Amino acid sequence: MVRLSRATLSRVAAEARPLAEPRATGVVHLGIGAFHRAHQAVYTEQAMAATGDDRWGVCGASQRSTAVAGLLRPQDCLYGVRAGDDVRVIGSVREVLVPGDDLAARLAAPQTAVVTLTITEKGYRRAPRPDGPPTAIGRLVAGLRARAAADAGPLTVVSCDNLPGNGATLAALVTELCEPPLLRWAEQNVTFPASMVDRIVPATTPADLDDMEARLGVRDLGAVVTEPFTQWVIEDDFAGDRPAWDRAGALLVGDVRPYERMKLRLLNGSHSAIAYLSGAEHVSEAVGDAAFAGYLRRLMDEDLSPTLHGLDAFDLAGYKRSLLTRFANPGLRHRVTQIAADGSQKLPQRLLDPARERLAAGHEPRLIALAVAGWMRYVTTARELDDPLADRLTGDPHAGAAATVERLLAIEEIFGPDLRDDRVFRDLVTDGLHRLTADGLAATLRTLDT
Ligand SMILES: NC(=O)c1ccc[n+]([C@@H]2O[C@H](COP(=O)([O-])OP(=O)(O)OC[C@H]3O[C@@H](n4cnc5c(N)ncnc54)[C@H](O)[C@@H]3O)[C@@H](O)[C@H]2O)c1
Ligand SMILES: O=P(O)(O)OC[C@@H](O)[C@@H](O)[C@H](O)[C@H](O)CO
Repeated sequence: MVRLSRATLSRVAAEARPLAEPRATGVVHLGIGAFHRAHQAVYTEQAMAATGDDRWGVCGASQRSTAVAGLLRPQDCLYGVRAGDDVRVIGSVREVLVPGDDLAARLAAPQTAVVTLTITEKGYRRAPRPDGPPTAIGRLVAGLRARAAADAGPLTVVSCDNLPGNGATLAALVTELCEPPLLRWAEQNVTFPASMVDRIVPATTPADLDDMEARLGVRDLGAVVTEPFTQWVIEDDFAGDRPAWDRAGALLVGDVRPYERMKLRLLNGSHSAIAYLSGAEHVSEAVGDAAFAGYLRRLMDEDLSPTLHGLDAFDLAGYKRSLLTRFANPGLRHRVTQIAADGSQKLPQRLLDPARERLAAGHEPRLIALAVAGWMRYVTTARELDDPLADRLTGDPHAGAAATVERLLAIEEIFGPDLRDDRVFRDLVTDGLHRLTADGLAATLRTLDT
């Protein structure tokens, strides 16, 4: 097996070569999973290619395991990204740190100007205890402390996770951990712009690796497979220098919120509905079912779109159609179990906030309520639940719908103090769960037409 590396790069088809050769690592990335490799790292590479500015290589850091370092280090951090038939070897990642490495030194280096993060929704749950195990945010704060001590200049920290107000959320968690002098320094030197990120990047499978080997001619254990679509909208609030991501197609705007709401609710909300209701193994199979695709259309049109504002000039109908086309992409083997994980961290922004807004406006969000009922059925019947609140979610799968809904709606961390006591919402979810359990999905979807 010949591995991808700088030494074997000449064997790779010319058009698949890296676009730029960074000389420095001006970006530090926390959480170097599949998404970063197919999204921000590609923007950074293309920004360097567009400007010839080679300062912007990425130093990626893993918080918890050495797995990604184990894949990428033997390949000189090169890896391929396949989007449809387009295959490109990405060279913007220069090094990968593992948990014991000195991340603080990288964050304190004067050449570092930007930090990006993809640490999943649960990475933002709450500020870590100062005496607890190191977390991504704890390590970020340790880096800020080292940077302040070194007087190494301004830093921009860009969250790229699927959370509303991700910049402000991160800033609040960081602030909780800063002592007063550090806080004063951070207020003058660090910004946390919000960003909306979009590109569907399923976890890489062994079949993807074989396919990539056939395309590249060398074995690439860091490969990622994604879709042609990519989008990055960033609040234009940088503390200092940055890669020319705008030259690579990123949109720098004053207010990310309209984009972020639209994406989190329409795309991610639909994704979660697919994960908990469809029973399919992959997203493309779920939307291949006409009745289920019809449900998704109505979910977006009737319950989610009315909660979106500030998109007047935007072709929302076209966006929704494009989502269904993207979901249907047969080349993306996007497993619904990947989306279903950590539902307690995802439901609030994807489905519960819009439900709340519809209820407040006097409407019955029964399409959202059905997806929430699907989640309740999922968490009570799943053999293994991948969720930080798993202990509180699992319960008697044979308890009746009303008891299950009552028990789960009482989890304030998910449903807030309000939804449990909202009679309309509770009745809608209970009815949905009862129908799903008694009649199954197909019959339940038919009743929505009446
Ligand atoms: N994959 C996508 O399609 C996609 C698209 C848009 C946004 N995102 C965002 O990127 C995130 C990561 O997606 P991915 O596909 O790279 O997943 P992945 O499983 O490949 O990587 C997850 C990364 O998060 C880190 N992580 C996990 N739990 C953590 C925790 N509690 N604290 C700190 N770090 C933690 C892991 O170490 C790993 O580096 C998603 O959760 C989402 O917020 C993903
Ligand atoms: O990545 P997560 O776990 O936040 O959510 C799963 C999917 O909904 C998500 O990854 C989408 O594929 C992505 O947000 C598309 O841009």
